[in-house]
Amino acid sequence: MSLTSPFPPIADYAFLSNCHTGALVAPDGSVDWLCVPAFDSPSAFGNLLDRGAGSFRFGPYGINVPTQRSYVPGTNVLTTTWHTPGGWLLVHDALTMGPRTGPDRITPHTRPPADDDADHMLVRLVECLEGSVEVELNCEPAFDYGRQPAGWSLVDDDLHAADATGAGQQFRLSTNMAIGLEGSSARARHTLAAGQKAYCALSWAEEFASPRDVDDAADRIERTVLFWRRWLARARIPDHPLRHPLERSALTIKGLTYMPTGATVAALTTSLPETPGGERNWDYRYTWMRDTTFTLQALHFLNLDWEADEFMQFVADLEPNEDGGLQIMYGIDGRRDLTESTRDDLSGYEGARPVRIGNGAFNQRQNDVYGAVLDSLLLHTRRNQHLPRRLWPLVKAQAESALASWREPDQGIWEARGAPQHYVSSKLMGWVALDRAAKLAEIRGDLELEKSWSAAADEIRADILEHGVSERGVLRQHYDTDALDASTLLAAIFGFLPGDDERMRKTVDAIATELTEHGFVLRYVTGETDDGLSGKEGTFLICSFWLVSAFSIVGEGEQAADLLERLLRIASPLGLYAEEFEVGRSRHLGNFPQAFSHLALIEAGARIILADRLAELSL
Ligand SMILES: OC[C@H]1O[C@H](O[C@H]2O[C@H](CO)[C@@H](O)[C@H](O)[C@H]2O)[C@H](O)[C@@H](O)[C@@H]1O
Repeated sequence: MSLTSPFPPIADYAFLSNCHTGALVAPDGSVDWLCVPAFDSPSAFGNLLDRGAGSFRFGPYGINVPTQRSYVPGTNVLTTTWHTPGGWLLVHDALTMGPRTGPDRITPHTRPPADDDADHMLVRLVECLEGSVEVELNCEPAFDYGRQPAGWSLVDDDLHAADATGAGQQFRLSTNMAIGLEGSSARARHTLAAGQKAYCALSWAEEFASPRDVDDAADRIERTVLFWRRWLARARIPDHPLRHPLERSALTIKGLTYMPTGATVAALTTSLPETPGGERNWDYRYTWMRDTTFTLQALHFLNLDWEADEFMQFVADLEPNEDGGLQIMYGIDGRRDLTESTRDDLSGYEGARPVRIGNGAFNQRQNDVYGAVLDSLLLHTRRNQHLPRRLWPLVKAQAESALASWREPDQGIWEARGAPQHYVSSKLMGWVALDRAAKLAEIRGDLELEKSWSAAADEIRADILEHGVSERGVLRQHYDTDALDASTLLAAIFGFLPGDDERMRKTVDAIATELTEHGFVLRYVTGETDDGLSGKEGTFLICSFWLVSAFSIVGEGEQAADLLERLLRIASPLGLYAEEFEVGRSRHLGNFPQAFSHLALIEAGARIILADRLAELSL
C-alpha cells in the first residue's frame, strides 16, 4: 500500500475463484472484492471501489504485511505466510469446490458434468506454525455495492455462527472462534499456540452447509486443491521455462469461466481505472464473443479443448438480434440487456469515477465478432475431427452476418465510443469469418457454400489490401487514416498475411518502433485517435503479447523472446495481469485479472515454445 493511498496497488491482489464468482484478497488479508452468487452480482465486499463498501479480514492482529504469498501449486488456492513478533502463521484462502448438488449445467448435451461444483463458500483456515499468534477476524459486508450495511444476528444464540442480511442477500459466517457482533461487522480474536488451527467460513449457498469443525474446513480446502489440480492435469504443457506462467494463465482464465454456461467474463472486476483517477472505467463482468473465443483458442494451445463445448452450445442457444446477428457481448447467463449505469455514491478506486455497472458497448456494432466465433469453431472442429450437426446453423448464421456487415463501418475491436470507421482489424476478422466458414463448409461437404464463402473472403482480402495499407506499405488503423493500431497485428496471428510478406513485416516493425513505450505496446495513440474519451491510457498488455506472437511469425525470434521475458518480469507477485501497464510508474492499470492479457500470454508462450522445439530439431 502506498503512503498516500489507502487502496493497495491493483497488482497486489490475489485472485480466488469457484467458477461462479471470484474474490480479490489484499496483501493484508482483507477480501476487498466479492460479488455473490455470480461474477456479475452486486458486490458484498466492495472495498476495492470505495473504502467503506465492505471487507473481510482474517489474519494476525496488528500486522498488515505478510512475509510471503503464493498459490498452492497448480491451484487458485492462496497461501499467506505471516511472521509476527510472537510466531509464524500460515493462512489458506479458497472459494471452495464441493460435490455437485444442483441441477445439471445449462447445456447438458456436452461432456459429462464435472464431479465438483462451487460450494458457494469462502473458507479461510489459519495455522500457527511456531510460537503463539493472536488472530483477528473482521467481517463487514456491505450489500448492493456498499449501499446496504449488513444486519447481523447470531444463529441459535451460538457464538460460532452468525447470519448477515441485507438487500435480499444472506451470508452465514461460521467459525471455531467466538464471534462478537458490533454494528455491521462480526469480529473475533483468538490466540493460537504452535500446532493450533482456526477457521472461518462464509457461505451464501441456498442451504448453508458450513464446515462442522476445523478438520472439515481443511478437507474442503484440500478438495478444492484437488479440483484445480485435476483440471490442470488435463492440459498438455511442455516441460519448458514457460510452464509456470502458462499454468498460472490457464488457471486464471479457467477461474474467469462461469461453470453453468461455459461463458467467460473479460475480467473479475468493474471500474478499475485504465487512466489513474480518470473516466476510463468499465464493467468487465460480462461475456464478449471476442474475449471468450480468443480464450478458447488459447486453451486449444494447451489441449484443453473440451472447454469449448459448453461455450459453443451457449453461443448456439443465444437469442440473436433482429437482423439474425449476434450481440458483441452478453451476460454470463446469456441475457442481452447490459444497460450501463453509474454508481455515484462510490468513490472509485483511488478516486477514479464513474464506477460503471453494465456496459454500454453491448449494443455496439463490432464486425470482428463473427470472425472470432468462426475461427474458434473451425479450430474446435479440426481438433475433434467433427462438426456437430447442431452447430451448423451457427456457422451459417455467423457467415451470413459477416457477409452482410463487412462493408459497413463499425466501432472496432476497441469499442471506440466515437464515430464508426472502416477499421482494418474489423475487416480482417471479416476475412477470417468467411475463410473459416468456407473451410467448415468443405468439411461438411457443402461445396457450393464453400465456393461462395471463399469468393467472399477473396473479395474482403482485396478490399483490405487496396484501402487498408498506407503508402509506406503498413496496415493502417482504418481506411481514412495512416494512424497505427496494434490490432492490425491480428493479420499475422490469424494468417491474413504470411510472416514473410513485406507489408506484414513493415507493420510489425512500425508498431514495435512507433507504437511502444519502452517496448510495451499501446493499442493506439490516444489523442491522435479519437476514442470519445479523455485521459491517456497505459500500454495494453494483450497488444504487447500479440507483438511477441507477431515477432515470432515474421521470424524475429530474438525480439519475441526478449519482449516475452520483459512481460513476464512485470507480472504481479502472484503471476497475474491486469489489462494495462503504466510504464512510467511500473504499475498495472484496469480491470484485474484480465482474460485478454492471460490468453495472449498463452498464445505467445506457445509460439515461443514451438520455435524453441523447432530450433532444437534443426540443430
Ligand atoms: O476503450 C473503450 C472500451 O473499453 C472496454 O473495452 C475493452 O474491453 C473489452 C473487454 O475485454 C474488449 O473486448 C475490448 O476490445 C476493449 O476495448 C469497454 O468494455 C468498452 O465499453 C469501452 O467502450
